[in-house]
Amino acid sequence: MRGVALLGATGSIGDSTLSVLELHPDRYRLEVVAARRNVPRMLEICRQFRPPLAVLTEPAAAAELRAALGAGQATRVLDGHQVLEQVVRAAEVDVVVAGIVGAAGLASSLAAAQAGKTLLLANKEALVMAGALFMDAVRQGGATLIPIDSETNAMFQCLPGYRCGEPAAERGVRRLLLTASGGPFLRTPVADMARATPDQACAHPRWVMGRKISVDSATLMNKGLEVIESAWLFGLPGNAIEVVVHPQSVVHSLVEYCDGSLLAQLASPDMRVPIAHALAWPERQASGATALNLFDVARLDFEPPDRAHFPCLDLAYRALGTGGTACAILNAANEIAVQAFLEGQLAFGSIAEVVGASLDALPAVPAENLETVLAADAAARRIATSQVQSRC
Ligand SMILES: NC(=O)C1=CN([C@@H]2O[C@H](COP(=O)(O)OP(=O)(O)OC[C@H]3O[C@@H](n4cnc5c(N)ncnc54)[C@H](OP(=O)(O)O)[C@@H]3O)[C@@H](O)[C@H]2O)C=CC1
Ligand SMILES: CC(=O)[C@@H](O)[C@H](O)COP(=O)(O)O
Ligand SMILES: [Mn+2]
Repeated sequence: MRGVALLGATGSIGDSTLSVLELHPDRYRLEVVAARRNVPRMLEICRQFRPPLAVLTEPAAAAELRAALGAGQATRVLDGHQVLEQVVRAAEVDVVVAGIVGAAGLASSLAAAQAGKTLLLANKEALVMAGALFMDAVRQGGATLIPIDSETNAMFQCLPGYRCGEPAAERGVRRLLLTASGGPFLRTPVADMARATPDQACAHPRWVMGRKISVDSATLMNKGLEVIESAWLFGLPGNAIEVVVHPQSVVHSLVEYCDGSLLAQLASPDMRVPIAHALAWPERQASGATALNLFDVARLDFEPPDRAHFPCLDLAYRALGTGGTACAILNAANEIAVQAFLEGQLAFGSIAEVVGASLDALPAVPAENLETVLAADAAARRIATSQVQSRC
């Protein structure tokens, strides 16, 4: 039995993970569930799975959950953000599923890596912000890092025997082909896309996900973040990672080897597949997903991304090329711009402008330690906020 800490339990990754855990009660025990403030969903999870520990980082929400669970509860409820770093280190926890969205997930993901846990990483923003520090923590902590982002998990599956952090080139890898659905605006004229509403942007054609990542898919910033994520996971430069638009979203990515072989991973677009894979690795187990029917899929299309239509992609390549704190600046400015868009304060078409202006305004410095990264994150949030205000 492996003890699991599920961070971001009330979200989309949380739902998919719980669905896999339900299939295998003999293999996993849920030790910790954590989220920010969603009391009704956390209450359901605690009643169904009876984990020993639940964390809601917002104290008022935690108090509400404690009261709702009542006396004699199986689950102890903690609050505060720093407690996440402690609970992932607990001896009962073998596996940490990092499913918190955004920079809020960095400290707990890093703590799990430092503590040598098996870390199933969905929270790509953590790796984007602090890639070098993160991979150092994985190596020094002796952690097993397995990506559950569908594309990087696909690449990992196409690299048998590989451990994340090793240079993939030493395994004969020439390039990574990172697939992108193209999002809801793949064929939408730029002028219409610029005026898109949050609900239009969140209507992803293939995946049901949280609103922040859905907007990122619509701008293609999600793909940009995944370029940076792949670079750190597989030890490759940006020019060895090519984005390929594949609207069917059944080829989840490909690895090109030096002999000209391309290995791909295919599956229905269902996050239970990478999550079940990573939980069982190096074995296999049922995920609950329906196997892909190739006769239903019938055809697979691939095309290059239109970089003028989706400027966020080039901004991400630029930040990766600059290095240092540039990716932390990119990520923070994007989080501010997406939040402003979702709150109706920024036009969809201005998300890329805010990120670009923030990169222009803030010089990148070497990302020597966590304090430097967090300082860049904070400075980028201030600049991006004023960029949003200047467009209101
Ligand atoms: N959804 C998907 O299919 C995929 C997601 N990912 C990545 O996984 C991560 C999660 O995405 P997704 O599940 O879609 O997002 P959701 O918005 O559905 O869920 C976010 C989760 O994070 C929690 N959370 C948010 N802020 C905080 C905070 N400050 N402290 C603690 N918990 C917090 C939320 O808690 P609460 O509900 O209480 O606010 C919720 O449990 C993202 O990094 C995303 O890029 C990667 C690949 C696929
Ligand atoms: C499910 C998953 O991994 C998401 O990151 C997904 O990739 C979003 O799709 P696109 O960003 O390709 O539209
Ligand atoms: Mn993805």
